[in-house]
Amino acid sequence: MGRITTTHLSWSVKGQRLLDGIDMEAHDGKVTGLLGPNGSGKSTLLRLLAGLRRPDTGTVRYDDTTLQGLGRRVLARRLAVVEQDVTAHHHVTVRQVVELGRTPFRGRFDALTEHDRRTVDAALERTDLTDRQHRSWHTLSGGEKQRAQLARALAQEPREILLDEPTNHLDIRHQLELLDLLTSLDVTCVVALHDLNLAARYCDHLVLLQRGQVVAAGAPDSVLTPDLIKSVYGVEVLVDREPATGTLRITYLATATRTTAVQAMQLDPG
Ligand SMILES: Nc1ncnc2c1ncn2[C@@H]1O[C@H](COP(=O)(O)OP(=O)(O)OP(=O)(O)O)[C@@H](O)[C@H]1O
Repeated sequence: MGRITTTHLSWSVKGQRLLDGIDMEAHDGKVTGLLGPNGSGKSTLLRLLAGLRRPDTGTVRYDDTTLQGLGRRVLARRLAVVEQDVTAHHHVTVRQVVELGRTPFRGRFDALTEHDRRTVDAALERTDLTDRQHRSWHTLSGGEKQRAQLARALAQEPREILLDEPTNHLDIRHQLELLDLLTSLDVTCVVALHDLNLAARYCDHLVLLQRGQVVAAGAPDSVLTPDLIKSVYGVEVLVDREPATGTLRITYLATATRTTAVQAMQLDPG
């Protein structure tokens, strides 16, 4: 596992600055949640962390080495990326998709080794897909595809995993299982999430984005405050702790615009 840090990372397209001076750190072996409203820059930041986009300014480091210093081949062996809604060729099986996780370790025409096969078996097992491994990709549900993409990432035995909204197609059991799995791995994870309660429960560290900038970063209870949530998402919330587990709990009360309208009506009932 490794630490990922960015310094003053910026990225623009057509003169519009989509990421602006991002300084963040994803700690060794921990789960870092990227939060922020639609369009705040979470996916763009993940792409820069993965080296899929080149920043205008700033650097991404894995441990103490910059992305450029690591080089593509080394990065492909240590970093797994789980993007949103990835498509695969219709006629491949689930197992073949998961086997792609072994590609960085194999020569082009090499057969899978025993270790490759065992790693793929374990990844299928951990994502609850063993019984679907011979199915065609196109017959899977959205949630099964999402789990298969995670299985491909696990088959890579990565040191770091970047995940873009990995729970958006999953039913509640599989959401919890996926996040339980991420927290149990000895891997540094950076995960974009929309669900603030899941972020509070599973992330060690949060980075909150707004319009391409980091507006808060730290432990969940320092980031998920009513004031910050209201200012970034425009939603009034109650934040307390769930009595049985002590986990931070966010209850949504109303959008800020609706609250203002209700308050105005109370002030001026006529
Ligand atoms: N290649 C591009 N060209 C133009 N605009 C882009 C490009 N990529 C991203 N954007 C814009 O940058 C902003 C940030 O997008 P991004 O996908 O990173 O946000 P996000 O926080 O992941 O959003 P969501 O929660 O909706 O997935 C959006 O306004 C998006 O339209």
